[in-house]
Amino acid sequence: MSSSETTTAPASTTTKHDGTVRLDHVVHRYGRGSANVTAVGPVDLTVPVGEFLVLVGPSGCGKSTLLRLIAGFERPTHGAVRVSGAEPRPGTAAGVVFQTPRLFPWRTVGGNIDLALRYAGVDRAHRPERRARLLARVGLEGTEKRRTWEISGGQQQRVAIARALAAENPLLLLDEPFAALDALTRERLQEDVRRVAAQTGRTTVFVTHSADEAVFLGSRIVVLTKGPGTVALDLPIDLPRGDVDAEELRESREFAELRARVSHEVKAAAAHGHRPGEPTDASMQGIEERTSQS
Ligand SMILES: Nc1ncnc2c1ncn2[C@@H]1O[C@H](COP(=O)(O)OP(=O)(O)OP(=O)(O)O)[C@@H](O)[C@H]1O
Repeated sequence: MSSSETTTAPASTTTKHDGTVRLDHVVHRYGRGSANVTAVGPVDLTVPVGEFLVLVGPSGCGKSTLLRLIAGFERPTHGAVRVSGAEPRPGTAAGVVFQTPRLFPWRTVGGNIDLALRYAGVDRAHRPERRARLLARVGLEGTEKRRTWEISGGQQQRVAIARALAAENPLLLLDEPFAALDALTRERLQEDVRRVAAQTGRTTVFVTHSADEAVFLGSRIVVLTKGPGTVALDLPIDLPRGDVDAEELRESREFAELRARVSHEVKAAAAHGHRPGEPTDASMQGIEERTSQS
């Protein structure tokens, strides 16, 4: 893995780096000739400042590809991707968190954060204070000297989140960061990410397979059709944000209804390649039964 994928660096000084994302008629293909795969598109999407957008959709619909395009790791085959009004450059466009933490095992927890701070241009004298603040933000106070292999998988993923926050980049991209974790750890980290996003006001794009996770985290959910993914549903989530009782929120009727709706839409997208403009009201039928299954 290249260092550009593991750390973030200072924002561009030539554009106002506000973290907005804009995709104009984006199509992406991998390979050539008979091996050619259209992974995603066409997709048009704008993510304004401070929004928490969750991308959900069937396996292989192109969620990770969209994230990679926004991060600047790939360039679209057709169309344009803009982050803060400019073509995204890997390492500078966004802080990125992957499914696995991808920490440097020869460095301590603090050493991993320090490296990101160094890439972010933070001078050595200010790093200890910034490092302590970042670790506190993800609930890992006092772990600086621990080895990465001495802490749990959930704690490692917390370090990865702290590292992605190090550059204070206004855009954060997370690609199924909790998929490999047990249910309890996953819920705790969801609460951390929700809180951090609300506190920092960062624009966030988060990829998941889980309707439950999408509704808990998102201020907006986009469901993609089966591959090549296009937008099947673009749904604002009007649940309270900021300082909320997570358990109460998860147990609320509004939460259950939204979760059932998103779950149904993902299943419909997987089965039929649901297209924009198709009626979605049918998705509300049978909500009660599906809620318990999602
Ligand atoms: N580097 C690559 N080379 C060739 N094909 C690729 C590459 N990466 C992804 N693909 C293909 O592009 C399509 C979209 O893949 P992508 O990983 O973006 O989907 P996804 O929605 O994130 O999938 P999942 O939910 O299973 O992680 C798939 O058909 C996949 O096989």
